[in-house]
Amino acid sequence: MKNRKAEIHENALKRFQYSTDQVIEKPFNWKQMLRLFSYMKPYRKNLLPLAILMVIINTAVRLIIPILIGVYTLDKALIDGNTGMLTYLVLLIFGLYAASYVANFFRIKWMNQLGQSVIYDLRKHLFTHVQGLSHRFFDQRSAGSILVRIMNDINSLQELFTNGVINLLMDMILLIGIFFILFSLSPELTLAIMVILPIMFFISTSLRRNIRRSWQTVRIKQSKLNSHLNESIQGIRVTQSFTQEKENMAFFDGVNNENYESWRVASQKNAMFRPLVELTNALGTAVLIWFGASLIQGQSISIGVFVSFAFYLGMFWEPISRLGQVYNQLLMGMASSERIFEFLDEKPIVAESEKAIDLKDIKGHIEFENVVFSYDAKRTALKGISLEMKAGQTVALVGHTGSGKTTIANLISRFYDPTDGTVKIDGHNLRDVSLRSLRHQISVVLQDTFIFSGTIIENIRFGNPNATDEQVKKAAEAVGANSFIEKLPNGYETEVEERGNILSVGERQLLSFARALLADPRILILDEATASIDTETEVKIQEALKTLLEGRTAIIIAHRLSTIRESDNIFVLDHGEIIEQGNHQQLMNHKGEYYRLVKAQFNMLNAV
Ligand SMILES: Nc1ncnc2c1ncn2[C@@H]1O[C@H](COP(=O)(O)OP(=O)(O)OP(=O)(O)O)[C@@H](O)[C@H]1O
Repeated sequence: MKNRKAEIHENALKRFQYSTDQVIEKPFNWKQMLRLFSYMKPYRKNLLPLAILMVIINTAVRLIIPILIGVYTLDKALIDGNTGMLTYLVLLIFGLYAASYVANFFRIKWMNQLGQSVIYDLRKHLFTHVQGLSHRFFDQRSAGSILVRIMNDINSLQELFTNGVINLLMDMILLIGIFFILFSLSPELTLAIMVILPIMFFISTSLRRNIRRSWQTVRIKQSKLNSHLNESIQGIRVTQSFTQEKENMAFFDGVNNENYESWRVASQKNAMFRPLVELTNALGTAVLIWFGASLIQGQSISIGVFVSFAFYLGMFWEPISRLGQVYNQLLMGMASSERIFEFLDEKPIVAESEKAIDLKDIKGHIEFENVVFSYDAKRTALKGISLEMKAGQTVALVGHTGSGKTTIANLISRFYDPTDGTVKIDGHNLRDVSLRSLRHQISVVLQDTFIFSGTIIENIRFGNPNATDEQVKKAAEAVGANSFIEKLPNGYETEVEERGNILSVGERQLLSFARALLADPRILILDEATASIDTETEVKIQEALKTLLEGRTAIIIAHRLSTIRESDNIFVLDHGEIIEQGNHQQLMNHKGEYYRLVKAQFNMLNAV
C-alpha cells in the first residue's frame, strides 16, 4: 500500500497543473513566425531600421578592429617601422571603439523600446480580445490558465523581440564576416582552427538544449508552486476550519521539494557550461599557436596575421553560442505564440451581426418563443420556454436549484444565444441588435457580487462612470447602503481590496444594488440578490425598490418566496420547463408546485 504522504503528494501534483500550458517548445513553423513578427510592422519605419543600422555599424567596427591591430599596427606600423602611421592607427582604433560603443548604446536602447512596444501591443490585443469573448469561453477555462497566457506566454516572447531577432542578424553578419576575413588572411590556418567547430556546435546545441530543458522544468515546478500557494491562501479559511493545515503542508512540502530539486539539477548543469566553453577556446588557441607558429616560421603568414587570428578566435564563440540561444528562443516562442494565437483565433460565440441595430431607449417588453438552450451537448437547461414579460412589470422566476432560472436571465442579457427559438426585447430578436446597446439598458445583480479593488465610490460608479458624487450617494441612500458606508473609516473613499474582503456579504450586496440602480437600466435582473441581506434591510430595500422599479421591467429570481409576493407575474420552473404561471394569489389558489414551495417555507419558519 502506498504511504499516506506519497498519496497526498500525488494528489497535489494532479491538482496543481496547467495541463495544456505545460508544453514549452514547438517545432519551427514559418507561418506562425511571420504572424508573430507582423507585430513589428508598426515600427518598420522608425525603431526597426534604426536598430538595424546600429547593429551594422557596431558589427562592422568589431570586424575591422582585429585587422587594424594585427596586420596594420603590428606588421605595417611596428615591424616595418612606420611610426607616423602608428599615431594615426591608435587614433583610428580609439575612434572606432568609441563609435562602436555609441552604436551599441543606441542598439540596446532602441531594441528594448521595440521589444517592449511589441509586447505591450500584443498583450493589449490579447486582453481586448479575451475581454470580448463569450461566457462559454470562460466556462471552459480556469482563470489561472487564462492569466498564464496573458502574462507568462507573452513574457516569454519578450526576449525574442528585444534581443533575439536583432542578435540573429548581428551574429550572421559576424560569422560570415569572420570566416571571410580569416579565409582571406590564411586559408590553411582557418581550416586548422576549424577543428573546434564540431565541439562548439555540440556544446551550443546538445548541452545547451539539455540545460534549457532543465530550466523549463524549473518553470513548470515554479508554476505549480505558485498555483498551490494561490489556492492555499485563497482557501485558508476553509483549510483552518477543517483543520487541514497538516495535509496542506504535505502538499506544499511536495511541490516545494520538487521545485528545489529542479533548481539543483538545472544549476549543476549550468555550472558545466562556462568551463567547457573556455576549454574549447583553449583548444582552439593551442591549435592556433602550434600550427600558426609553424606557418610563421615558414613565412607563410606574418605575426600581425597571427595576432588578428587570435582576436577573431576570441570573437568566434560568441555568435555561435548566441545563435543556439536564438534558436531556443524561437522554439519557445513557437509554443507561446501558438497558445496566444489560439486565444486570438477564438471567435465570440455570441457574435454581433454585421447589420446589428442599436436598441434605443427600450420599453422593456421581453418575449421568449420556444426557447431551447444547452450549455453542453449532454444536458438541456431550457426545454422550449415561451413566456412574456410586459414592459414595466415585476416578474419572478422560482423553482428548484438547477431548474433554469439563471439561464433565462443569461439569455435576456445575451450572454448566450438560444440553441433554438428566439428571445425578443420590444419585438427585436436579440441576435439582430448590438450587444452594447442591449447590455447598456440591463443591470444584473447577482448573489455572488464582484467588488473591484478601489474605493467604495468608484465601485458604485462602475454602474455609470459619468455619475456625479451626489448621484452615487443618492443611489446608495436609496438602497440603504449609506448607513454602513458612512461608518467605514473613510466613508465613501474607503479603499476595498479585490473581492471586497473587508465588507460583509450583505454589504457587498448593497453596494451592487446601488451600482445597478445608478446605471438606471430599463431592465433590472436580481438573481438571488437579497439572499444575503437580513430581513429588516430587505424590507427597506423592498420599499425602495417599489419606487425605483417603477417604469422598469424587473426580473427577480429568489428562493426566499416572501420577497416575490408582490410580483405582477410569477413563473415556476422545473427541469427547464415552465410548469405554472400567475400572480401569488392565483398560484396559491391553484394549489400546485408554487403552493407547495410556499407551504414548505412557511412550515420551516414556523418550526424555528
Ligand atoms: N456555465 C454552465 N455550463 C454548463 N452547465 C451549466 C452552466 N450554468 C448552469 N448550468 C447547468 O444548467 C442548468 C440550469 O442552471 P441554472 O443556473 O439556470 O439554474 P438555477 O435555476 O438558476 O439554479 P439556482 O437556483 O441553483 O441558481 C443546471 O443543470 C446547471 O448545472
